[in-house]
Amino acid sequence: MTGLPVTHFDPVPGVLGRIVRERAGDYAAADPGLGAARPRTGRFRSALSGPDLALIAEVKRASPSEGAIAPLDPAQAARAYQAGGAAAISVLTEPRHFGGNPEALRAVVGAVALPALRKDFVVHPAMLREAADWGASAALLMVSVLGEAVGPYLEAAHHLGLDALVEVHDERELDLALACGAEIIGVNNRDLTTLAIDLAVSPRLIRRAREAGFTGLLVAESGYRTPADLGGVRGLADAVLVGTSLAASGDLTRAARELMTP
Ligand SMILES: O=P(O)(O)OC[C@@H](O)[C@@H](O)c1c[nH]c2ccccc12
Repeated sequence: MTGLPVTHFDPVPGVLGRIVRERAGDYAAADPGLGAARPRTGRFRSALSGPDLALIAEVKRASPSEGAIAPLDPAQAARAYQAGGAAAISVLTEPRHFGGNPEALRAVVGAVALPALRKDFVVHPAMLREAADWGASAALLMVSVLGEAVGPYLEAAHHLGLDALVEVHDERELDLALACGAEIIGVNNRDLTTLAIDLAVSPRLIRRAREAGFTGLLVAESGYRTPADLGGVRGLADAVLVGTSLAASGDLTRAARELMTP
C-alpha cells in the first residue's frame, strides 16, 4: 500500500493540536512504507465481543488533565488488570504528556495474554507499522486528528493485521467513522480540545450509531470512576476504556473488579 496521507490533517485546536503537531514532528522523517500485508488475528475485536460489558484497562502514568497519575510498571500493571478481569490492555506510548513509551507497550505484550492497544496520536503510517512490530493487536485512530484520512489509515491498520479503535467525540466525527467502514468505534467522553468530561456523550453517540444500523463494536471512553458511572452505558456499549481511576487506585486488580461489578 502506498500514498497514505501523512500531512493534511484537519486543523486541530487546543491541547490536542499541540500534541498532534509534536507527534507529526517526531515522525516527519519516518519511512511511510507499510511493507507486506500481515494476517489479521482480530484478537482485540474478539476480546470485546462477549455478552458482558468488557473492560479495556489502560496503562496511563500521566495526562494533560491530571499531570502525574502513578508511576506504574507497565508489565506489573497489565498483570494486575488481567487478574482483575480486564479483556484488553490499552497502553499509552505518547512520551511528553502521557508518560508513555514504546517499551511500555512491548513490556505489556510480553507480560500478559490479553490483546494490547497502542494508544497514541497516530499521524503517520510508521506509527501503525511500529504498533504491529511491537506486538500490539490494535491501534487507536482519532477522527478528530485524521479527519477524512481516517479511511486510508483504517485500511493501513488492517493491512498490518491490526484492529483499529476509531475514536469520535461528536456527531460529525461519528458519521465519518461510520462512512469509512470502522468495525470498532470508541466514543470519547472527554473533549480533547478543552479536556472537559461529559458522560452523556457516549450514550448519545452509541444510540446514534445503532440507529444508523452500525453492527460493529462500541466502546465508551474516559471519565469512569465508579460502578454507578457505568449505568449510562451498561446494555448499550460493548466495552469501556478506563485509565485514570484504575491507575491512581493503588490496587489495580481490586479497582478493576470493583468498577465492573454493578
Ligand atoms: O483516564 P480516563 O479518563 O479513564 O480515560 C481513558 C482513555 O479513554 C483516555 O486515556 C483517552 C481516550 N482517548 C484518548 C486519546 C489520546 C489519549 C488518551 C485518550
